Amino acid sequence: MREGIQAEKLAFIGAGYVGLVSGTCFAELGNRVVCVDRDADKIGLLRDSVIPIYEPGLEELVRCNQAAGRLSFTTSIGDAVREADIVFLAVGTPPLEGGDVDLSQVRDAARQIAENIDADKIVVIKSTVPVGTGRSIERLINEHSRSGAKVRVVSNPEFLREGSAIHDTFHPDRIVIGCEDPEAGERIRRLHEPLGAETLITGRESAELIKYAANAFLATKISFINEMANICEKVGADIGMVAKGIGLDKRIGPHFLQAGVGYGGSCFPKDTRAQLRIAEDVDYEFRILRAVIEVNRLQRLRFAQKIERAAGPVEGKRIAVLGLAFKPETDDLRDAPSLDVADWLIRRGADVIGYDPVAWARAAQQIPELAVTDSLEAALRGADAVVVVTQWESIRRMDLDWAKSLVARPIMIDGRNIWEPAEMAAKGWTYWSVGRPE
Ligand SMILES: NC(=O)c1ccc[n+]([C@@H]2O[C@H](COP(=O)([O-])OP(=O)(O)OC[C@H]3O[C@@H](n4cnc5c(N)ncnc54)[C@H](O)[C@@H]3O)[C@@H](O)[C@H]2O)c1
Ligand SMILES: O=c1ccn([C@@H]2O[C@H](COP(=O)(O)OP(=O)(O)O[C@H]3O[C@H](CO)[C@@H](O)[C@H](O)[C@H]3O)[C@@H](O)[C@H]2O)c(=O)[nH]1
Repeated sequence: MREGIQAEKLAFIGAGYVGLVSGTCFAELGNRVVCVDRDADKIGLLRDSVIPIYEPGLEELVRCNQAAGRLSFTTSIGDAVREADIVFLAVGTPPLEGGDVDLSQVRDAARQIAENIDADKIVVIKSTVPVGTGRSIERLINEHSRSGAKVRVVSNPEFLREGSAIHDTFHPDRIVIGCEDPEAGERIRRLHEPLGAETLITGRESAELIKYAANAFLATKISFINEMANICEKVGADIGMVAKGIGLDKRIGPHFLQAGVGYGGSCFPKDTRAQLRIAEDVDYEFRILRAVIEVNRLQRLRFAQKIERAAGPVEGKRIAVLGLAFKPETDDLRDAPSLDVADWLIRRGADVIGYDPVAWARAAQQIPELAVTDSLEAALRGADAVVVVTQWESIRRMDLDWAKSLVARPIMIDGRNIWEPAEMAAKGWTYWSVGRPE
């Protein structure tokens, strides 16, 4: 716990990847935090300090703050809202068919706040929501407030990454606070002060758009480098060198230039599509972003097709897909490239076995035809080709001679460019990667 700060009473509605991590970190900073979720199973686990998601370091932090009496869990939004002075909304905003944002969780939570507030409060929207949501949620709560108490709604978008969520929360690049009411904005700024991060205070609409703009820009970097990688394959260049060469230019920077199977996850795919809709709603055609999304779709397909170029027709062959979560250090499978790749292989008649140290069981629920394992050895044994989709540490550190002794044919198609082609050739592997000479 950090000393010398003004503690606040906080409620986090939605104890998922964002609400649970942020709530726990704010407890660690000395605040009194109650996390609410409508999922009673989740709350039951959390009360016993069992973490329903995989996020490194979270269990210890939850346990320690529960023991200190700063962090508690409930299914009762009423109790939580009445106890807190500041209520954070961290519920899901999943995509609807067509790309629009499903705001039903946000609206439900807002209605429940309206029914339960007994005094004026600040409501902070941490969920990623389309421009104008802060304004409309403030109106909704105030119009339906049963007691007549009022809320001021502040936008405070979240930028944490799964897998490094605690580090990102304690060391953010910036805090964005969008408010119409300076006093409410100042209170939220003070709450974040112990983090020592650069803080941008702006209008609510700008804050809401900053979140989408950040994700759209990062997705653009990935699709850009993937297109460069595709060109590299045709001209005999190496995308690793090209990325390094451009990344040394400070105006470009070295980050987010890792070519591969394309981006996945719960955020980039949905937020880029939502941003397209936000533009369409104001009659603006966001051409670059449309291309970014299309390039990402094709990158997955291109990678799947590469498997057949490397290994021949996959029908009847045993293919090991290594790494199923959308990125390492998470159990999250939302829009994971592995699912598309596995599905493509299965539809072409391959016998696919997926390996993931954490997400294996969840993957089996999503694709029942997919055999899964958390044993690298079981996945590799007898494989006609090995396909790397997610660069878990266990895969990166795999002994290539040991792996070669297990497979039926030493063919590797690496969607994350983990190894050097020369090293792989020397070890007797037929090695295909992304954006490097084949
Ligand atoms: N996952 C990330 O890395 C990340 C990062 C930044 C921003 N975001 C945004 O944060 C938001 C939350 O994302 P997430 O990944 O944590 O979602 P999630 O699905 O993991 O968690 C949402 C939780 O809210 C609960 N919930 C929904 N309605 C409720 C209600 N009325 N009362 C109580 N609980 C309710 C659900 O049961 C669920 O546990 C989304 O808008 C997302 O775009 C996510
Ligand atoms: O150079 C890169 C970097 C990432 N990726 C892929 O991009 C996706 C997203 O990765 P990452 O950004 O690390 O994970 P997320 O947890 O989805 O975090 C993103 O989405 C969150 C939700 O909005 C934001 O809060 C974060 O700032 C933003 O980085 C993954 O599939 C990665 O494999 C690449 O292909 N190449």
